[in-house]
Amino acid sequence: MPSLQAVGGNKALQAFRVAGLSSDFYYIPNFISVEEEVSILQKIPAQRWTQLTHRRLQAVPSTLTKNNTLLGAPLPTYLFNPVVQRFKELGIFDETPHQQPNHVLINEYKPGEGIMPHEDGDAYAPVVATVSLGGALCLDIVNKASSSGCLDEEKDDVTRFENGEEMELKEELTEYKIPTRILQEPRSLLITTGDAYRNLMHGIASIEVDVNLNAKTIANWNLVDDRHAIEEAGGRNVRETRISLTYRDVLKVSSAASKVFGVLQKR
Ligand SMILES: O=C(O)CCC(=O)C(=O)O
Ligand SMILES: [Fe+2]
Repeated sequence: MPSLQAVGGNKALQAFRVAGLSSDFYYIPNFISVEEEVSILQKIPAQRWTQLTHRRLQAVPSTLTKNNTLLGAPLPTYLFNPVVQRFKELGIFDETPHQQPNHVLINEYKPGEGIMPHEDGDAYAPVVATVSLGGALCLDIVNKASSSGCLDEEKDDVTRFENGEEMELKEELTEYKIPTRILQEPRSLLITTGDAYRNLMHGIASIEVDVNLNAKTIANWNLVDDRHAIEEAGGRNVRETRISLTYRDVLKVSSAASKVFGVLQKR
């Protein structure tokens, strides 16, 4: 049983654990409201994007230095309220060095864009909290050894005999083999921590439609708010532009004050 220590001791989170995976993912649908989503989207500065090959990116308050140090500065209010306040209520960053995020990477993916499978590395405490805005998409979860985000064959229907009768196991007992996928809906929060942070990689396929979305292929299916709409759409999610806010706690922080102090010490 994975411990909740890494994301604080708050039992409320237990209900949102992606139970079909042994790794530490938590998925909270509707973590923010539609109004909050609109408000955040309006406040992301239009002139600060860096265009990459398959997405565009902003690092807030700034990119890390070459030796993974953050020049500490407060997060802008639109990224702090209400999101970081809610993290505090849930104790998400209680066990990280600064007890709250000090860095946010904002990624934007248009339909057909994505990010190669990767790990987030040791510049950060092993807790990433991702708020999704705009469209939904699948996060591919792959083993470090595996270089592709493709899905394995699904596990056969799990059945067992009870009182002499064959019974289908309940949804929450379904186990998902890695690689698998986590569906990230707009306004949701995904927490990646513990083993999921350290031992797995994540990526987003550069496709325009996520297909074959159902209880067997999506590890957080029973937590997905809009699963009935997806079923009605034949298990398809047509991508729209999605923006993700990935909140992290950078381990090494230098302050302007400590820089001045460093200079003074050298004299
Ligand atoms: O957009 C996402 O959900 C993932 C982004 C990501 O993996 C990263 O910025 O390191
Ligand atoms: Fe990442």
